[in-house]
Amino acid sequence: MPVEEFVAGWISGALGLVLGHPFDTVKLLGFFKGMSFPIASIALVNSVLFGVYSNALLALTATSHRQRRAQPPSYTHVFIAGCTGGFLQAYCLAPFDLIKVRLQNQTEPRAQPGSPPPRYRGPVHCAASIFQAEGPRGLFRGAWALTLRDTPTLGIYFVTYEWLCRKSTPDGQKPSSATVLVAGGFAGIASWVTATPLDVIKARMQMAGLKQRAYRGLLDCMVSSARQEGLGVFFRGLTINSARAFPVNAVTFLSYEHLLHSWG
Ligand SMILES: CN(C)C(=N)NCCC[C@H](N)C(=O)O
Repeated sequence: MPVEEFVAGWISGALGLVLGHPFDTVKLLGFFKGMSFPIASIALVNSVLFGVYSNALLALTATSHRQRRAQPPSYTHVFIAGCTGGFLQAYCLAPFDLIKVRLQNQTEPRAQPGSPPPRYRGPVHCAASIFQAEGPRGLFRGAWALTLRDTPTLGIYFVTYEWLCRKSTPDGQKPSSATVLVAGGFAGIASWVTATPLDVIKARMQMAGLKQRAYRGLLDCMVSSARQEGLGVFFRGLTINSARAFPVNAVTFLSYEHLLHSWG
């Protein structure tokens, strides 16, 4: 199994997250001041996504990434490979994402001096507390919603990227850096626009363990959220997700393509 796509995915994920860091810091109320937790999680997950995607395409079309410009895979194959990458990345992402959501939802950073200390002191303390209170399965709370979010939307991600690259590049040629940047940016936006409704539900299910709020399942969470707050609830965070998605994914794809190209 070729591993260079995993390595390129790791490096490009790390570069993307450096750009996304200011957005994440705003979203996370300053809890991700350090870079070690995001690098360990997002870059690793990006490595799984791009590595699995490329190897799934190799299995489906018998073409390596070097041959794919001359023999482009069908969009159906791109979609299936993207969904496979999305499915597997969701499982790797689940514990990290749970920790992120739990830290993000702590209200303590806004608290006044003299108020009680935050429930979680940081990512490691958060993971250990969830493990103690809810057992190992607790770390995978919301994993199903994450899988449902990431499987089709990562298919859409790679199809959008390929489609935009092919539309703006003569047949058989390598897309220019500008094309890769724009296609990568719009691929990120397309994936986040479609992912946002399930992103909202996933976060609610992940918080359920903490807030003692029991949902009977994904559907129950969707229905009761929509009943109580209206359909607009499914689009919370859409603007910041999209604003973050463009630069992060433009740089992710550009560095990924450049690394693979420079390694031959
Ligand atoms: C859940 N969705 C929509 C995605 N994972 N989309 C792919 C973008 C990945 C990139 N690291 C980012 O954080 O934007």
